[in-house]
Amino acid sequence: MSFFTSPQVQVSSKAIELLNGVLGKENISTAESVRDHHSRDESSLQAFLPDCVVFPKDTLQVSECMKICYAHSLPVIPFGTGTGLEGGITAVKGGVCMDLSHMKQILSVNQEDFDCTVQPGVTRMMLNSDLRATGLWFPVDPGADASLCGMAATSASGTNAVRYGTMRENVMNLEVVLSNGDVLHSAGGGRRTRKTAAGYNMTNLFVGSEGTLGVITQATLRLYGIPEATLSAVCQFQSVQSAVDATVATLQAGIPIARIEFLDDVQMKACINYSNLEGLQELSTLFLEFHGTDDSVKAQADVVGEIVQLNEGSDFMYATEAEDRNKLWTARHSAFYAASSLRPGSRILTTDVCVPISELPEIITQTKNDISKSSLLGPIVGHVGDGNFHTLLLIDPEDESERKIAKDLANRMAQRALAVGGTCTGEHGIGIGKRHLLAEELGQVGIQTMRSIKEALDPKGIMNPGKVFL
Ligand SMILES: Cc1cc2c(cc1C)N(C[C@H](O)[C@H](O)[C@H](O)COP(=O)(O)OP(=O)(O)OC[C@H]1O[C@@H](n3cnc4c(N)ncnc43)[C@H](O)[C@@H]1O)c1[nH]c(=O)[nH]c(=O)c1N2
Ligand SMILES: O=C(O)C(=O)Cc1ccccc1
Ligand SMILES: [Mn+2]
Repeated sequence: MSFFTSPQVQVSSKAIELLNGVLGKENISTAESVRDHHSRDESSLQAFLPDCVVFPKDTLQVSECMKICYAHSLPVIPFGTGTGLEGGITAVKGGVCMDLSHMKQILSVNQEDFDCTVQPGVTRMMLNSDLRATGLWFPVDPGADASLCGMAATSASGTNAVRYGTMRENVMNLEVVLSNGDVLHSAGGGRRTRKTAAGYNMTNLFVGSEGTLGVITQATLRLYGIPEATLSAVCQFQSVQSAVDATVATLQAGIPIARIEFLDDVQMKACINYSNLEGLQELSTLFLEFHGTDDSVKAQADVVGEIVQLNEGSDFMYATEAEDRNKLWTARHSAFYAASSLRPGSRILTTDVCVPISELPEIITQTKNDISKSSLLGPIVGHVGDGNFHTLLLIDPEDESERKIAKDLANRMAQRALAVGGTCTGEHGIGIGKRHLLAEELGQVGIQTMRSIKEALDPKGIMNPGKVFL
């Protein structure tokens, strides 16, 4: 893929020397290969090179680096694991990419209180493997093995959000280094309560801030007990509408379902081939999971099984063994790569709308029809329990007309979602590609209020410039 060099080289040799003094020469790089690696995330959005990449080892070093960048008005782009899908880490104005992967300590796990505190280099899989012996787990699961602080920064979710919530519900406190180097504890130092009424919700101000308000250097997170029993199942439908109707009926019946994921026929074709899913057909499909006791998971599955029958779905195919469950959910987490493989070498455009649950059957059906009428391949996959779904539009990189068709399709999806009380992004964030939609979604007063917050916390505009705001 091509990259642009930064519009102007902003980091002077004087600033590099000062950063060297804080970090040591081995923890700062201007090598093109390192800058290149930090210029793009997993999307196909345009890549821009930062001028240098720094690897701080603790909060003090982050703070000292920020003081230098603040004094020299240098752009700073926080970097977690680079798995974002909206171009959040690309250095549109050059500057300093701050890679936090060297800060990878799990600072505390409070088993009795079901919480933990992690540094920004800790990924969700690192945390969960460390927690295994405790019987606890952290449920928020974007398909990629993202950093937990990056997940806080994008307000990530995944397949378990319908039962356990998104990052918004699961972050209790954040340590944030502000643009001038000050260190903020969003809920106060050391606080880790399940609720608080102490002033503004500063924690959630930083959840979804995409590196534009400060560098998250610690996150205190809620944990859950690993369920006593887990039951996974798959069922298939003749139409998109019936699969999504069954989902809505399940939620309206109040079943505490842990996962309910939709894949359309095109996405199923991709997953069957990519992940060797035997015994499944290229049809609209739900992947389901129930958490509870042996009795309760069976009782939940019985009720949902009846709902599926009423909507003309197939019998459940159960994945009872841990190995089969892993295969199923690994296939789901690989849906992005499976979809991308349908047309090797293509450019991709992903969408992420989210609507009130009752609006979901109609909007997914309209989306499917819209894609079918176009010349493009566009599998659909969704966290339907949250009213959230994605399409991945596959575009010939050489064909400008295909790019326009994809952009128009994505725009119509967003407009349909906004018209029924939905949002242009349920979990991937705004980044660089959805800034115009954010302006439309929030309206003038909304954007102006956000801008006031940005100016108060980042008066020099050095935190991840060119993101979120137009
Ligand atoms: C295959 C696959 C599947 C999925 C996804 C990706 C891929 C490749 N994602 C998207 C992605 O995993 C998600 O956005 C993560 O939260 C990104 O975390 P990173 O650590 O990689 O952030 P990354 O380094 O990509 O940065 C993303 C943004 O956060 C900022 N940031 C990162 N770390 C920060 C810090 N410590 N402080 C301040 N700002 C910081 C960056 O500046 C940038 O704006 C996803 N997402 C999702 O919500 N649900 C899903 O189902 C999936 N599924
Ligand atoms: O798998 C998911 O849920 C994702 O968020 C990644 C993604 C994005 C767009 C299409 C397919 C998968
Ligand atoms: Mn998703």
